[in-house]
Amino acid sequence: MMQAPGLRPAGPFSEAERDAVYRAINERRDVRSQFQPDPIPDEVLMRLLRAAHAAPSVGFMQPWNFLLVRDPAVRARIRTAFERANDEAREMFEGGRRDLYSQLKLQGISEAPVNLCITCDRSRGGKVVLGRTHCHDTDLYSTVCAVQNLWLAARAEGIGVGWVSIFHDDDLREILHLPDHVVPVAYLCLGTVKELYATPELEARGWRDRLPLEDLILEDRWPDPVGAAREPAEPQR
Ligand SMILES: Cc1cc2c(cc1C)N(C[C@H](O)[C@H](O)[C@H](O)COP(=O)(O)O)c1[nH]c(=O)[nH]c(=O)c1N2
Repeated sequence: MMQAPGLRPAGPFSEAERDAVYRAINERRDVRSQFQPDPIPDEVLMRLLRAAHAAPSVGFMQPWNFLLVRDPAVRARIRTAFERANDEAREMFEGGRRDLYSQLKLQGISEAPVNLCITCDRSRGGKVVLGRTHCHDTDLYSTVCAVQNLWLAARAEGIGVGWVSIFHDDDLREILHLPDHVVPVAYLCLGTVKELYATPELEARGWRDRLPLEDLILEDRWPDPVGAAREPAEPQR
């Protein structure tokens, strides 16, 4: 059969290709402390950024920028901003949770050879963007898709990625000189890794377990709380 112009065949991948995709998904980990000091070769970094840039985006808005943070002085300020927020975060937990929190390493800002802030420019594409007309935050969701693409590609490249979000938004904005219309969506630490946790580190360290998938699958509508009978809808007056 003739292929329509612009289309290409879209059958399933070969078994080996499929396995590789699921392997990247299942073995991807958030990395805080296993970074090797060696630099990431430019061509590898470019492949990761291309993977991010291939992400879906609302109205094809492509609202992301990739801000590479190389200046040690800027990194030092980012690290200080993390410490400030992390001291506050620790106090939000109580008792044994606070003790466990204190033992967790939650960033690799100084050790990772590459720091990358993926931002969302909320003005890109103009005032009215296809698909964003009623759900304004879809530009942010799009940017998160770019982050996830990069994270998966990084696993395939043997590069670890750690997402650090324990910051005051204003601190990041000030340090990175972000204008008001640009949101710092993800601050990422990247570097070569030789080992990764087999399960999420937070699970391995007893912070939280993975939920059973079966408990998360719903049908048709959100279930009523146990024992609560649904009131018949009041007629509108
Ligand atoms: C939006 C967002 C923000 C953060 C994270 C993730 C995401 C998606 N994660 C990583 C998070 O803890 C991790 O993904 C989960 O624990 C699951 O582990 P794996 O990613 O499967 O290794 C994360 N980890 C960390 O040590 N410090 C942090 O500030 C954050 N922030």
